[in-house]
Amino acid sequence: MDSIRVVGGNKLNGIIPISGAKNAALPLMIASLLTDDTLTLENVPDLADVQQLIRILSNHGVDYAVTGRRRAEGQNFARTVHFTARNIVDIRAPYELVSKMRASFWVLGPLLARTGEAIVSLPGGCAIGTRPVDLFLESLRALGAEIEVENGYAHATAKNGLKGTHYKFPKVSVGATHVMLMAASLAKGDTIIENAACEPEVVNLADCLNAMGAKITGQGTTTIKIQGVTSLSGARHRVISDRIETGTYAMAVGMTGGDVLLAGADGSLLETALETLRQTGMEISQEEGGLRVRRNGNGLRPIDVKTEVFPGFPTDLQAQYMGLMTKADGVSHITETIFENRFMHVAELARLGANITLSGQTATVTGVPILKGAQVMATDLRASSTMIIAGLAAEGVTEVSRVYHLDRGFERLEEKLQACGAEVERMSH
Ligand SMILES: CC(=O)N[C@H]1[C@@H](OP(=O)(O)OP(=O)(O)OC[C@H]2O[C@@H](n3ccc(=O)[nH]c3=O)[C@H](O)[C@@H]2O)O[C@H](CO)[C@@H](O)[C@@H]1O
Ligand SMILES: C=C(OP(=O)(O)O)C(=O)O
Repeated sequence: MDSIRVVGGNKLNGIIPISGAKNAALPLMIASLLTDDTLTLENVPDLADVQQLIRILSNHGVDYAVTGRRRAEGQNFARTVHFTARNIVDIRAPYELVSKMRASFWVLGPLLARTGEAIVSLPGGCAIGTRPVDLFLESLRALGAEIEVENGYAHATAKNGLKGTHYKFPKVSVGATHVMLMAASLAKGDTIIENAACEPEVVNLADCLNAMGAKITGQGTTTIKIQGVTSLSGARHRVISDRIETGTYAMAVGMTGGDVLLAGADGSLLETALETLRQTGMEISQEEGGLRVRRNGNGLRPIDVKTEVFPGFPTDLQAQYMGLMTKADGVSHITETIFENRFMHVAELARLGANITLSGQTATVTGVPILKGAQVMATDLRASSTMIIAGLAAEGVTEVSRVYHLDRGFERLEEKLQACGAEVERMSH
C-alpha cells in the first residue's frame, strides 16, 4: 500500500495546473449510457474513480477510446475520452464494481430510462456518514419506476417507460439531482424538479445533456424543468475545472506561504470559499491564466465556517480548511451540516500537534504556532489532501498512509506540489 512522505518547511511558488473535476466527469461519463451515439468528453482527469467507472461502464457495454494531449511537464493530461454505448449488454451493476465509489450507483437512472430495467448494487464511497439512497428511489418512483431493494441491490423497472412528473426533493442531493436529470430527459412529457442541487457539476451535466438533444432549463437554480425527448444523440462536451482541487491548493499556499498560479482555475465556482480565504488574510485574484494565490509573511486570521450546499462553503473543502485553521492566530469554529460523520481527520491532525475539540457537528480549532511531523493516516479522500498540506506546513517529516483514498480524486498531486518546491514523495511498500 502506498504512502506519501512530506518534508515540511518549504513555501510553495510556481504554477499548479488544475485538472478537470472528478465530480463533474463521473456523471458526464454516466450520461453516455443514454445514447447509442458517441459522447466525447474533454478535460477528463486521470483518477482511480474515473478508471473504476470506466470498468463499470464497460460492463454495461460502453466502448471507450482515449485521445488528447499526453503527459508533459507542468501540464494536465487534459485527456479527451470518447464513450459509445451502442448496445446495453448488461443492465446489472454488480457489488464488486459499485461498492468502491458512490457515483457508480447513478447508472441506475440512465439504464432504467434507456432499457426499462436496471439492477444496481447499493453504493460505496467515502465513509463520511450513512449516505442513504432514499432520495434516488423516491424521485425515480415519481417518474413511474417500480423499485425494490433486496439483497443489497436496487432493482428498478419501467416496462412502459418513464413519465414526466413534478417532484420536490425533501433534501438537496447532488447525486439524486444528477440521476433525475438523466432519467427525466428520456421520460414521456415534462418534469419539474424543485429543491434541486445548484452545484456547478449539475449545471455541467445539464449543459451536456442539452448538447445531446435534451430540453433542460433552470440548471443552476433550485427549480429545473425538463421536456422529455424520445432519444438523445452524441455530443462533445468539456468537463469543468475542479473547484475542490482549486480550493485545496489555495489552502496549501495558505498553510505554507508563497505565491502560486492555479492554472485554468475558475474562481467563480468557489466564491464563498475564496472569500473566506481572503478574510483570513490571503491574497487571491483571478488572472487570465487562472487564479493567483498568495500569502507572504502575514499571519492567518481565524474565520468561522459552516458547510452548505452550493453556493455555500463546500463540505469537500471542510477538512482542508480545518488544516489551515490549525495555523491561525486564534480560535475558529467549523460546522459540518452536510454529512454527519466527516471529522475523521480531527484525530489525525492532532498527531501533528493541532488543538481541536469536537462538540456535535462543530469543531473548535485553536491555532498553534508550530505543527510537528508525524505518522498519520488518510481517512477519506479530502482528508488525505489535508494531511499532506498540513505536513507541508509542519516541522520535519510526515508520512501519510492509505493514500489510495487520495488517488480517487487528486491527479498527480505529488508532481504538482514538487513543481512548486515542496518535498513530497510517494513510497510503495
Ligand atoms: C461523486 C460526487 O459528486 N460526490 C459529491 C456529492 O456526493 P453525493 O451526491 O453523494 O451527496 P448528496 O448531495 O447526495 O448528499 C447530501 C446529503 O443528503 C443525504 N442523502 C443523499 C441521498 C439520499 O438518497 N438520501 C440522503 O439522505 C446524504 O447522506 C447527505 O447527508 O455531493 C456531496 C455534497 O456536495 C459531495 O460531498 C460529494 O463529493
Ligand atoms: C466525498 C467525495 O466523493 P464520493 O461522493 O465519491 O465519496 C468527494 O469527492 O469528496
